[in-house]
Amino acid sequence: MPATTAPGGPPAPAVRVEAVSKRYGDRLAVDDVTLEIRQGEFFGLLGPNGAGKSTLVEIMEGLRRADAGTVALFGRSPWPRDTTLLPRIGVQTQSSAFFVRQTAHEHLRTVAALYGAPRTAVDATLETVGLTGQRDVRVESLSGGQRQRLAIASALVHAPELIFLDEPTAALDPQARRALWEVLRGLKAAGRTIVYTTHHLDEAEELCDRIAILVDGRIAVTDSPHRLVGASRAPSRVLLPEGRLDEATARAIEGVERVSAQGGSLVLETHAVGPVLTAVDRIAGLDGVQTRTASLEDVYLDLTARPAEAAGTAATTAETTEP
Ligand SMILES: Nc1ncnc2c1ncn2[C@@H]1O[C@H](COP(=O)(O)OP(=O)(O)OP(=O)(O)O)[C@@H](O)[C@H]1O
Repeated sequence: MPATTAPGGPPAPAVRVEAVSKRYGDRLAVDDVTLEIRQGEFFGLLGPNGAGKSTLVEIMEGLRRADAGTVALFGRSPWPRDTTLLPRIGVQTQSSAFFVRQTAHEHLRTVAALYGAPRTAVDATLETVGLTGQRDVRVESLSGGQRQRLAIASALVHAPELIFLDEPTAALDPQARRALWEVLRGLKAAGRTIVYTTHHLDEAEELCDRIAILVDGRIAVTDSPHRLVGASRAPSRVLLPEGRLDEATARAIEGVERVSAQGGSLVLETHAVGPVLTAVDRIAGLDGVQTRTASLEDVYLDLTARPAEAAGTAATTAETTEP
């Protein structure tokens, strides 16, 4: 389906959220959130348990009503339910509903029929998520990870333009997780927009063009993983094989900020990798020494551990408009 374009203007954003808030009793789950997701963008939503990710995503999907603010998908409000939007959106939630007495194939055929998707899409989508071998197994007999893959298939079977995936890899084994990454990369290459909630920082770093980190219902920062890591204040780590250097000597090296023993390595944290490596080379040699630069996980932990300070960081890692 062609991208939606406002007459004479640029394409409408796939998602536009403006000043959205949602309260449950005393709890302000989403607090004045504004964000925009471009068509074709792979957008990650990260944040600690209870930060408001699912609530925000459900509001975007039109499954939950915001107390305040507006949402538009391709320029149209998903609430109240807009039936012209439904075929354009695919949704996998943390509590996807299944027809449990049906087989995987029957379930997906039912979902496909609801959207008017061709039957040929059913086998192709089962293949895509690696469930061809479970085609004739009843949903109630599938494992947790297989059900999760069926939930993902149910979000993809009608080839939607905008796909919402809420922790899709939570129950997947490492192979299935990597296989899903490949599927998602293919969807991105085909121009689909993906809104992706995850607690796996590595996959956010691998897959997402941009991420938003939500803390206590507010967006602490929005940027590309690359820029966030680049702007990070987190130290790099120099890892030495155990026994190579004693902790006191390591601590005395200029530029070393912290020393700890972890998983068979002596870990030196520093913001001055070059000088520290030179000193290590002089004292103990560099054989078997590894360096790890800051990762998205470091950035995330930094932001979510000190939300008040994080708000200050957000101003310096300004929201970007390029991928
Ligand atoms: N239906 C509800 N009724 C009352 N409170 C709710 C409801 N749903 C969520 N909450 C509360 O709102 C806050 C945000 O919840 P939400 O599920 O959106 O967070 P989340 O970031 O998706 O968390 P997680 O990573 O654990 O899935 C939490 O404090 C939660 O307890």
